[in-house]
Amino acid sequence: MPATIICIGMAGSGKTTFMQRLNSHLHENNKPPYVINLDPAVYKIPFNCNIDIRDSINYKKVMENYNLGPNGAIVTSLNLFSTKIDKVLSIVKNRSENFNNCIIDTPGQIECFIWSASGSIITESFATEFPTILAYIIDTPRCSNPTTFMSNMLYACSILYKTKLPMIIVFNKNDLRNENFAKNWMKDFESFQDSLRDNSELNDETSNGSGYMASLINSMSLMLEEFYSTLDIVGVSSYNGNGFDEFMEIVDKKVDEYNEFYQKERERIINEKKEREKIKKDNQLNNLMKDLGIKDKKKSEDNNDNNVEVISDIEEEIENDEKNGYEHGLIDLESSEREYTFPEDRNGELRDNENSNDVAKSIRDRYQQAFESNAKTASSSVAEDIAKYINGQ
Ligand SMILES: Nc1nc2c(ncn2[C@@H]2O[C@H](COP(=O)(O)OP(=O)(O)OP(=O)(O)O)[C@@H](O)[C@H]2O)c(=O)[nH]1
Repeated sequence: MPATIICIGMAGSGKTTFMQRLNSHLHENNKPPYVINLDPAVYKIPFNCNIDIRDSINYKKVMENYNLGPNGAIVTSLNLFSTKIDKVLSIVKNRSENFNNCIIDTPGQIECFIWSASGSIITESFATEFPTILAYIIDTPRCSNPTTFMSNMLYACSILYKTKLPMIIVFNKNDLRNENFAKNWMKDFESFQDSLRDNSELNDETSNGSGYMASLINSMSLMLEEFYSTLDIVGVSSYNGNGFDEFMEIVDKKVDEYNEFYQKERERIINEKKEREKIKKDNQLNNLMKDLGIKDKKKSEDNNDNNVEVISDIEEEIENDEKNGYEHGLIDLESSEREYTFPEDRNGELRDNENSNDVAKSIRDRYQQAFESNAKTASSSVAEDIAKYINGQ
């Protein structure tokens, strides 16, 4: 299956330029990708698209018709587009034999895509069909400020845990500033703390944060250590094409990771969700049946099989008996009298011949025993008479 690469990043980080360079890099290597643009507000894109959100949604009309501002219109355009995601996926699937990678550009306002329902639907849909990787694009020169770096990392962290998809951190624009300083900060938090201490903006007397900001960022750097370990980092320049071979190598590695770990984890989460929904539905159905006064047939059958009576069952029986106009205690007495005391029915007839002969024989035996034991002590003719009578003589 072709790998899908979704490019995300803060406004102006260079997503569109990165897409353009990646597209031409893959073409150069005779592996032309399938290209999708999901930014409805972009005026012009510098690469050819296979699917473009602007073909089906007119961003300006959305603003006018729904009386929305620029960001609201982006979210609404994505919402409208996500209603047709099944068609988009079937088109991509039909073409999937012709390409190794599907690359997707997203709107500049990262929150419009990542934190919107439609963004989740689109990402989830691709992730269920194809191995999907997030490329988080960072503007390297701007990141040399520890505060901006930390904001970017926190954003990347929250996206990773929200989407549960493999992520590559792409330090873009490394023709302007090499990414090694950021790599060091991520490997060794002490070097980050040193940079924090040296940062005059955060620590001088006139700083608005008066040291609070620095200590907050300091604690966050410790917290994010574990998160850094799950990431792959690469420095690129969309301007001169530097680092794109390494980027594609990391993509291959991440696809393996996706197939080995993320896909299983995703399936587990989806199955758990389905199971929870099933239990919820069953409970709702049971409650509905109770409300309608219909006894759960399966439950009562199970109870009969196991012979387990629970208080609710007894209460239910009493309730039913009372409804039929009987007193619970009376019915019990009657049934025990019929079952165990006499072999005859109420009208005096024996139930069947075999049973009646057995019972009569056992009564005779008991009288015989009683007679013999009494005869030893009492030799009266009355006892003898009784014995004769019993023996039918
Ligand atoms: N020097 C240099 N400039 C770059 C690089 N990548 C992008 N730029 C510049 O950064 C600016 C923003 O790039 P875009 O590709 O429009 O960024 P974007 O993230 O798509 O922007 P939005 O989608 O509008 O948020 C442009 O002026 C680009 O020329 C790079 O690798 N090196």
